Amino acid sequence: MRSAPAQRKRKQLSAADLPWKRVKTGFVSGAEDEVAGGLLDFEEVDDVQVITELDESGNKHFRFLVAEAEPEKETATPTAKPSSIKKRTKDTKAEQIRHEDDTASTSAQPDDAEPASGTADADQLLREFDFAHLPGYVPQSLHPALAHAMLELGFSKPTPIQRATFDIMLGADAVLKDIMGIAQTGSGKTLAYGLPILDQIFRQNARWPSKEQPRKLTALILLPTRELAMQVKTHLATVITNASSAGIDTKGKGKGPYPFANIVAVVGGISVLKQRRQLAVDRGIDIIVATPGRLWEMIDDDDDLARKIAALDYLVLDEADRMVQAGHFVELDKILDLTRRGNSSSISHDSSAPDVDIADQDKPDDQAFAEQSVRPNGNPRMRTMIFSATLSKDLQVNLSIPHLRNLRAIRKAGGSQGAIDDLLLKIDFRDPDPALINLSSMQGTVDTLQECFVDCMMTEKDLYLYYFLIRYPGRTIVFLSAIDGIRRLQPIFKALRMQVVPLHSGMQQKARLRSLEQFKANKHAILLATDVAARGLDVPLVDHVVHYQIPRSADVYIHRSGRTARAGREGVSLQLCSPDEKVAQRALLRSINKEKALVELPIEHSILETLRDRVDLARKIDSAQHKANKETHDQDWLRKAAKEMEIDIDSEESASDEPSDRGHRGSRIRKARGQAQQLQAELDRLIQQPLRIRGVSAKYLTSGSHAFVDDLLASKNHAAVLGLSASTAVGDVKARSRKEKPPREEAHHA
Ligand SMILES: Nc1ncnc2c1ncn2[C@@H]1O[C@H](COP(=O)(O)OP(=O)(O)OP(=O)(O)O)[C@@H](O)[C@H]1O
Repeated sequence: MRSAPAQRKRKQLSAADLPWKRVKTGFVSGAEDEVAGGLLDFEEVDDVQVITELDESGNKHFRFLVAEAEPEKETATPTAKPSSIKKRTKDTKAEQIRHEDDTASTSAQPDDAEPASGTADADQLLREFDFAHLPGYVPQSLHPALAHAMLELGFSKPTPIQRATFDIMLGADAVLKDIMGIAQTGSGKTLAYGLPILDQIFRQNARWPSKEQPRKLTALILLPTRELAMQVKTHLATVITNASSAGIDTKGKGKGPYPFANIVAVVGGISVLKQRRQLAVDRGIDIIVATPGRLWEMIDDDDDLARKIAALDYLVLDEADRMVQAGHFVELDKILDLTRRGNSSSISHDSSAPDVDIADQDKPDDQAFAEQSVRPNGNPRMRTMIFSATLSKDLQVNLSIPHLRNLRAIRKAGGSQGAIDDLLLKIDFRDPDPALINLSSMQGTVDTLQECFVDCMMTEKDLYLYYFLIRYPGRTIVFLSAIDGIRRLQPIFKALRMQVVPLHSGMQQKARLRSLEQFKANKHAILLATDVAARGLDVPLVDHVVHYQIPRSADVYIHRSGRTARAGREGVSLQLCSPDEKVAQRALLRSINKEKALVELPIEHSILETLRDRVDLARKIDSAQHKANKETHDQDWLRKAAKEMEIDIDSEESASDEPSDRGHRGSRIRKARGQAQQLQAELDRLIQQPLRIRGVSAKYLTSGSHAFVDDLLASKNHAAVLGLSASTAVGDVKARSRKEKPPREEAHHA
């Protein structure tokens, strides 16, 4: 039991004035030490009474009471909670916490952390958690430590997909249900499946994991890309950290006495050895978040891991449709095989199991599959959850068991199905009637997204992209269909002094994570990305998404556009459309019922020529640099080849590359570099000249017809373009939309 601290006189201080002490974090699970880059620090403070008060409008206010030196005999206020509070020194807002990267790890505690004692007090406090703070949750349905975490993160209401999932999966009445959830991008699907899993882990484990009481692998969450897997791991880790630090800290080590969960990401790009170590920790792992390729690599020569996967309680396929497309199917298939039930003899008749007839719905077929399986002996009580923003119609329709039977019959008869059908057949739903939660709109994208386009020639896309980025500064993702496009655009926009960072599958994992960090850290950053970033990436406050090419399918368009306008915020999606893409664009818009919904982005044409000069110069710089790089590369190649062949290229005998040639090459390199530098200086001069719209003179601010002086005085002027007001892309597209499509009444009156 935790001994009650002697009562001492306390004084009230603001949160900022508390005696915070820096905490050294030790990472043990996941790949956080590879990706943290020292971006986060923790501070903690001891022996502070936190008094929570509600004002008349129901808002919470906190008072912090710190002990003074002299002990006193006064009794404590009954509502006060002595606690250890953690804060982040560089990211204080809950908003930022919820979007934080892997540095917010489950394992911010030392590996050898002892379970804290004093759980009686702690349980008492948690039992008293007031669910009035969490409207939308069924009281007591969520483990109180998780309820506390939701409050800490500012997620006081579940989103619609969360509420629908929780209704089925959380609480005393929860039944064994398999779920397929479809909801718009940014609608909180991660916690929709994540909280029920954490709830079970927290309830089944009263203490911190230890060697003596290692954890059972409860859940496997599969995702199509490394970034997504890391992001989901981080998201859940943030919840775990907040939950397990709820309440009392008895030893000042920053750990609470509440249950804890170990979560590990298993993804490519991180050393296999290291991941093996992480998975082999004595205290066990509760959740694995993985991409199928790497996970299978690990399972393939680790029977123990294979057995754990077979015994899972939860299997989650996030972005399942994408996983099938992304060529992960072979590995996914093998992993799913492990989770399938064997024949009926392996099904346990656990009397505590929910009363659902899970066995033998399709016994003959199951047995047929069992014969093909690697080691089919899956947990008969496993629940499967499939989530996406865009599940194909086929997948939705075919989920019911009769349809699955039908599919199997077709398959037996030698009929061929698509990859999604194959995936469905491979999933051994324990539930005869999986729940379908479909909250997707007919149009796929969210209401807070403003969609627009620019019609331009293929060769003008750089110019219009530059225009958009100058006109509407903000965090922007530009999607390109191929890596080559990114490699071409990046140096051009760098020369234009824009803050561009690349993200594509041709990059090393560390470089990918670094790019994401840079993008997150800078509110004017521009991410040039392929579709590796299209799905699920939850970067806070992305203002705009630009489709440099028209996406090839509605799914791609919806997922790419869904990187902005997340969690109820507004955002803009812009399509750059060349004449030969018009047909594809029409087909795309037809498929999402938006043929007439997109408006043209308003353009201030009078600055285009100046911008064109800049873009042309940037292209010239790029080609001069390219030339210099090529010559350097040729020279290096020659040296390397000569070295390998043990030829001295500087000796007289080496006639293959005459000294005069070498001299010429050197001077060509110097010339090209000099030219690039000269052009860059010229471009820098151009960039420094203010942009002005037609009719505005820099000398005579009051000239012209624009009332921009008023704007200037009211600080409403655009920061880089004289004569333009600092409107947002969202505002301008909305205004254009209102103009083009007046509401019915107004149109009628007109
Ligand atoms: N109950 C909630 N209240 C407020 N914000 C929430 C809530 N639940 C989750 N969020 C936040 O909403 C954002 C989007 O969540 P998430 O990434 O889970 O969306 P998603 O539906 O999986 O999106 P996508 O389909 O694009 O992958 C995250 O930043 C998350 O922290």
